[in-house]
Amino acid sequence: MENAVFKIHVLGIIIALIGVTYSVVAFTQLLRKKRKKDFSSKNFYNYLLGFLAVTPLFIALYFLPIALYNENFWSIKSPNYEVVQNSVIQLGLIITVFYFITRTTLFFPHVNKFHNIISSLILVSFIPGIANSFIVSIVSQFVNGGMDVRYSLIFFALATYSYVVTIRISKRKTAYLGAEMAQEFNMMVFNKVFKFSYRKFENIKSGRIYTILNDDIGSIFFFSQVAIHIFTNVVTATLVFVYLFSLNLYSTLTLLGSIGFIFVLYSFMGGPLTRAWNFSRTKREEFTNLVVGLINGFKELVLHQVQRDEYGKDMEERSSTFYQAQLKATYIDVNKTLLSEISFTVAIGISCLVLPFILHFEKQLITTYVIATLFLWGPFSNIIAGIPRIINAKISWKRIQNFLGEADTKEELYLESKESIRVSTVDKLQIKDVYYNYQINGNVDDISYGIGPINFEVNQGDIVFIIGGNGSGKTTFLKLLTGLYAPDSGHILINGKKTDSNILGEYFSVIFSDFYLFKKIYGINPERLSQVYEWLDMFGLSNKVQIKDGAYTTIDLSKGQRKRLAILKSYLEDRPIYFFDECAADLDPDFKDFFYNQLLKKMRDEGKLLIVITHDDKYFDMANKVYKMEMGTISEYNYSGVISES
Ligand SMILES: Nc1ncnc2c1ncn2[C@@H]1O[C@H](COP(=O)(O)OP(=O)(O)OP(=O)(O)O)[C@@H](O)[C@H]1O
Repeated sequence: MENAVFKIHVLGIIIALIGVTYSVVAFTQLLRKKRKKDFSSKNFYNYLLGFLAVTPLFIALYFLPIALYNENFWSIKSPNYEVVQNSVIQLGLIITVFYFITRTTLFFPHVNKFHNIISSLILVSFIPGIANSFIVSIVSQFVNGGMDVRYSLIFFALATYSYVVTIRISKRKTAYLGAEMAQEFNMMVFNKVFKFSYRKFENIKSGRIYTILNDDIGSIFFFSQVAIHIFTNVVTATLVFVYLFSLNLYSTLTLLGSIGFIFVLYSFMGGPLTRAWNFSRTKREEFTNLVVGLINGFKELVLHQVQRDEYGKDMEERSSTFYQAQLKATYIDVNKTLLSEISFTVAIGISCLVLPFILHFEKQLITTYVIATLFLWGPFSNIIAGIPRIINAKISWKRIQNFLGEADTKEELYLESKESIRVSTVDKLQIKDVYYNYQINGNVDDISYGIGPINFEVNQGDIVFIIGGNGSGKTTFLKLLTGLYAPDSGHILINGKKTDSNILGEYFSVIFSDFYLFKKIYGINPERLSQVYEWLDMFGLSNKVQIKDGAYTTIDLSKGQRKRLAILKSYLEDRPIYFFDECAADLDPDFKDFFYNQLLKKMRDEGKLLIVITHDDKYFDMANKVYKMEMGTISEYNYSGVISES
């Protein structure tokens, strides 16, 4: 009985210490305003409901001494019994206080939602492990005739109930945590991508972004689902070991040593596995790049058998390389699992058969030992099965962090402007001595192409046309002017003030030659929305497209119709400077005429600055100036044939 009292006291002290530490930490956080108050009825409900999860513990505390000592345990008045009775009551009180104190933090949630979920998850997740190990000891006690069948059944039912209730809570919490984390990562990736400089974005293969969003974030979400399983099993295994130690020191040490040995072997094999999975993820990126090509270039590919065959061959090759890499990783994983299974069987054999034989254990002890170690098999193989998931999640985590960290240098960030800029008028746009070079791999010696020096000026109410041959630098100029590229040297001035590239875009409404039409209409001036139907009519689209809930009813239109919609959208954006890149190219003659003779003139009269890349020499007359780009330089172009250098 003394031994039991000692164990109860140790348990009580451990629970009290955890409770006190938790309370002190929580109270300090409250003082530091890291926790807020939330006395909502939902919290009161959860507060009381949670008690259902610990109720079996009190019932077990009541019945356990009855089962172990005497049917009349609680009514026996003897000093020996009273000391145990008091210890059990004290333990019950400690558990009650522990529960109420730790649960009270429900009304003072941490400002960081992850903190709340993780801390409550850790507390709850201990219970399934405890319940599991309790089941082991009940079964072995019963098998050895140490416990009455009635009490064995009561404890079995209580432990199973606790297990089911708490594992359900843990799994729901973990699922919630996984979903929140995946959502958080998604947003982090999107936010970082939006901060990339356009140049950086151009250099990132789309396959990489897809793989990060689908595979890596997916694998973190998936890992969170198995994490709880691993944690519960670690708790179960630890408690079963404590139980085994109480049975026999040497045998348990042998078992523990063998498991330690397996983990050392495992960690040696972890390196090749990590490399194999990393490699397979890179191959997956390459394959995804081809899938992106298939989606974007489908019409080109599908046209000719030879193209389909060649592309199909490439896809087959990449797909096969990816799955071969995946297979290699799986083979290493199979070896690892096999190794652990064999080692575990051998370890069980040694500690359950060989050592008891040498040390002459009693048969009863061997039976208990075998039951307990066999029970360990489940948690152990669950932990082993979970390790690859941990490695996978670790790789994904690193890849996501690498991706997020990549844009962390000041030059590469597409900085967010502090306030949303909506300038209605710009008097003058100037470009002074601007140079820009495309650099391959960031190596200045590898300059592939550069433009500059560029000197250029547009005033309010001007219409400026830019012409130039293929590859002369018109689009590069457009990207510099609108801030997509930052100049290597020189300045861009708005109303005479030097303006940073990262906010230049706010002044512009641009239609790129390879524009993308979004179905939802983003970022338009709400004041102009009232005119939209009138404009749809004017653009000859009112019988095709409507606007519903801030989106076009359809964008499945002809190229010219989509271009018209893009022009309309750009007009509705109502920015002070407009840049149209070969915008009229797909328009029919009537609408082209409307575009140049009515729309551009109307915008000019509204005080806009208009820059148009065009080859429609028929309309050159209406421009205040025509510029020509040649070999990366720009000069005013006299379309009667005379060129004056800028
Ligand atoms: N992303 C890029 N990376 C490296 N070099 C580029 C890149 N884009 C363009 N260039 C280089 O810049 C030159 C000018 O290209 P740009 O797209 O500005 O020409 P453009 O006048 O718009 O031609 P086009 O009328 O054919 O569209 C090209 O010849 C090419 O060598």
